[in-house]
Amino acid sequence: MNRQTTPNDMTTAATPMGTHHGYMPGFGNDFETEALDGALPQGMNSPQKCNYGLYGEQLSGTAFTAPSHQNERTWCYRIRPSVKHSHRYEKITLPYWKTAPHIPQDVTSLGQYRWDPIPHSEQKMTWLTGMRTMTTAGDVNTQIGMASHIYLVTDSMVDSYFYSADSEMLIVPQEGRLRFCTELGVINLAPQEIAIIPRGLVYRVEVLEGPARGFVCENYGQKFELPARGPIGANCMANRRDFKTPVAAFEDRETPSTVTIKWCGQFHETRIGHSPLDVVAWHGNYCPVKYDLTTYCPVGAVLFDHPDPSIFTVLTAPSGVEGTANIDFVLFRERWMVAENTFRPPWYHKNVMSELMGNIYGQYDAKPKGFIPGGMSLHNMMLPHGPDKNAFEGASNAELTAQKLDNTMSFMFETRFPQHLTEFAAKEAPLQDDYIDCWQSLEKKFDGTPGKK
Ligand SMILES: O=C(O)Cc1cc(O)ccc1O
Ligand SMILES: [Fe+2]
Repeated sequence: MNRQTTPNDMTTAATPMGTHHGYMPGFGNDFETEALDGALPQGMNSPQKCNYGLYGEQLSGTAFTAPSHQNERTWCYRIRPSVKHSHRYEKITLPYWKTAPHIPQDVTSLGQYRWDPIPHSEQKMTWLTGMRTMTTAGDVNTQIGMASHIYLVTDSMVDSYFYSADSEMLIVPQEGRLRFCTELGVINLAPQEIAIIPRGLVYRVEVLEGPARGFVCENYGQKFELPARGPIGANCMANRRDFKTPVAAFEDRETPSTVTIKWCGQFHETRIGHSPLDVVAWHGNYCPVKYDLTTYCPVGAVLFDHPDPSIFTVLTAPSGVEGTANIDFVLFRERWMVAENTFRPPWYHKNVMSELMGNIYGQYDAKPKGFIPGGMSLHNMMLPHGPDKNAFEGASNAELTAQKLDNTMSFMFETRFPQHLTEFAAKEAPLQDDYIDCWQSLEKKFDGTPGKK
């Protein structure tokens, strides 16, 4: 039997999960959703027999005993329990997807680096084969750190599913449109949006418009959460209601398929006789989510000076050391610059945290040239960086009227752990050999006299 059901009973030949889907607003809510009336038990989690002959199964995203404000789990009511797959796990290789600790010999990670966008090739690539790790940090075995990747995807996964036991995945599309068909529902994702797929959640990625390219932050550590706003109060920055979690959608398909698992940096495959996306109803707070970056409300300096970039934090993943993130996801988007008597672009600096940046579209104020959409840069632990010569001269001499920074969206994955380049990042990706030259022509202006130069 191949029944295809979506929340509103719309079906389509294009994809078993249909094209019409809904989302529920909120971040970290306790959601409940059912694709068939009455599929969700009320008032309890484990009835002796579930309606429709469904199996109850819990997905725990935090320790059972995690403090209640951090405790995340979801109850799934599914056609078959996840454990019903037909084969042992068999190790496979995905040579371009690397996991920390991964410090290749003869690759140096010391230097300011910048890459042009990684071009699409003739090769057909899926979400799994098209993942290209650029940097890794920390250690997956102790559940700290992260990896940054570029994905290049041309083809949908067909009868093929994936989950990562290692990480939650923060996905930042730059080109093309993807559909994430997950156990808990369907997320359509386009540039200017991001999605988070939690650790352990099974999904398949389809290409809606290709080729698709984007950035991924693979978080081995504690989950991303919204940063505390402190004196900013209850509003602005990322607001909870702008996050969207899909409603339940399931497939009842009996087709030979594979499930690939990422586990401690290894990839394993098992065979399964049906679609594992068979959750008819669920409730809980451990779930995938998407967010429209254009709803991010930036707060900044309204009189003078340039605040630390943490002012633009969208999401933060704690490391256990207070105020010192495993990962901050920071967004530099359109905004007004109004600071008086101020050098307005980012200042020159060295940082104990390691900064990996990507350009989603437009021009970044510290680097008017060379850091282009789809491109990346890495300013690793304590390596000096800042505005290039053009940005410095422009901003030092600009008339300081209110100025709209338009057509700009870049982001930063900032981690407390040093980031190590992969061989791919160092040798295959289009690294700009002349990047550091952008600072070489900053000349000495000092001549011992106090006047402003
Ligand atoms: O290096 C960068 O471009 C990112 C950055 C931006 C900013 O406004 C302040 C500090 C900082 O590291
Ligand atoms: Fe920086």
